[in-house]
Amino acid sequence: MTAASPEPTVPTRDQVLRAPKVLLHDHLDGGLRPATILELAAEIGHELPAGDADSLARWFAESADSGSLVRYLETFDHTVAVMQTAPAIARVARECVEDLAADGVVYAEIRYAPEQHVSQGLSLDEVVAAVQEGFEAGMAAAGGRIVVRQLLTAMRHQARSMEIAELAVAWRDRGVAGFDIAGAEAGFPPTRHLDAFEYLQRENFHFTIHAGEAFGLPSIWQAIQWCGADRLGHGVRIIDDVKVAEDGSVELGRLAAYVRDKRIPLEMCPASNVQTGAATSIAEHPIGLLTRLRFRVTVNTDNRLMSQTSMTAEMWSLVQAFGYTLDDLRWFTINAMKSSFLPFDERLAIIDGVIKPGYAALLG
Ligand SMILES: O=c1[nH]cnc2c1ncn2[C@@H]1O[C@H](CO)[C@@H](O)[C@H]1O
Ligand SMILES: [Zn+2]
Repeated sequence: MTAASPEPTVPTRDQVLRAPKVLLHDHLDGGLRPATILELAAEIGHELPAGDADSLARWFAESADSGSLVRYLETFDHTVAVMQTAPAIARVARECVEDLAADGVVYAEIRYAPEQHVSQGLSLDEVVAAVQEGFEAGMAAAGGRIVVRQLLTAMRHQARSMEIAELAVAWRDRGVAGFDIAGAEAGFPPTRHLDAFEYLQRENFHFTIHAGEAFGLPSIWQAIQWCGADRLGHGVRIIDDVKVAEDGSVELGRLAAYVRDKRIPLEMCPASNVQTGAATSIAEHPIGLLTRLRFRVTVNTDNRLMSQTSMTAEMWSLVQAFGYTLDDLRWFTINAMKSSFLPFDERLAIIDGVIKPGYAALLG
C-alpha cells in the first residue's frame, strides 16, 4: 500500500450505521413499528394475525416472503387499516422520521397512497396534512439531522391518478416533492395513467413510477418513453436488456443504453426484490452488475416492516455480498441525493454540507 493509493476501506456495520444515507423509495404504510400497529389496532378493534410485537413482526416478514408481489401486497391490508384517522397517520409519520434518523438517514422521500386512507371519512387533503404534521414533528425532534418529503402514490389498479396528481401539485410547496404509481404491476401498465403523467409534465412536476419489478422491459419502456418518468421504482428488470457474453463482455440493448445514457435513477430495493421473487438472492441481485456498469443506482428499503430492513441493513448486506467500500456507499448516497426531487440548490447543500463531510469523517 502506498500513500498515493490507500487501501479501500471496507466498512464495519457500525460505520454503515453512522454514514449519512439517503432514501428515495420507502412506503409509509410499509414501515410501521409492530408495537404501534398493535396499539392502533386495539383502539379501533381491528383484528390482527398476531397478538404481540415479535410475532406480528414475524408474521409480516413471513407473509411478505412469498415470491409473489401480489401476495406481498396483501399484508398492507393491516397497516392501511390502522392508518385511517389523522392522529394515527400523524403518529406513524412521526415515528417513521424518528426511525430513519436513528438509522443515519439524512434525507428521505416517503411515499403512500392517500386514496387508501379515506375509508373512515378523512378527505384526501386531510390525509396529506396529517402526514405532513407527523413529518414536521419528527424532523423537529431530530433537531435538523434529517429532511423528509412526501411522494403521493396513486394505486395503479384504481382510477384516481389524475386526482392524486392534482393533490400532489396542490401541496408542492408544503412538503410534497413528487408523485408515483404503485400496486400490482402485471395487467396495469403505466400508460393506464397517461393523463396524470401528462398533466404533471405540464406542471413541471416530478414523478417516479414503480416499473420493472414484477413485470419486465415493456413496463420500463412505457414508464420512460410514454409517461416520462424521472426515476424508476425498482427498475430491476432492466437487466433483461443487458447481455453478458461468456468472455465477460457486456452488451446493452437500446432501452438499457438509454436508461444509462440519460442517467435515469434506479430506486433499487434488494431485500424486497428477494421477497417478491424479482431477484433470487442479494448476491445474485442485478444491483451488482448495474453498479459495475455505472447505471445511476440508488439503494432503498421499500418496506422496512415487511422486509425487516433498514438503510443500514440494506447497505450492510451489499457490503457483505459485493465487498463494497465506504467510497461505494458514498457513491450510492450521492447518486440518490442528486436524483432526489428537492430543488437543485437544496440537493447540493446536503451533498456538500452533510454527505461529503460525513463520509470524510468516517474515512478519517
Ligand atoms: O414494491 C412494491 N411494488 C408495488 N407496490 C408496492 C410495493 N410496496 C408497496 N406497494 C404498494 O404501495 C402502496 C402505497 O404505499 C402500498 O399500500 C402497497 O400496496
Ligand atoms: Zn415500492
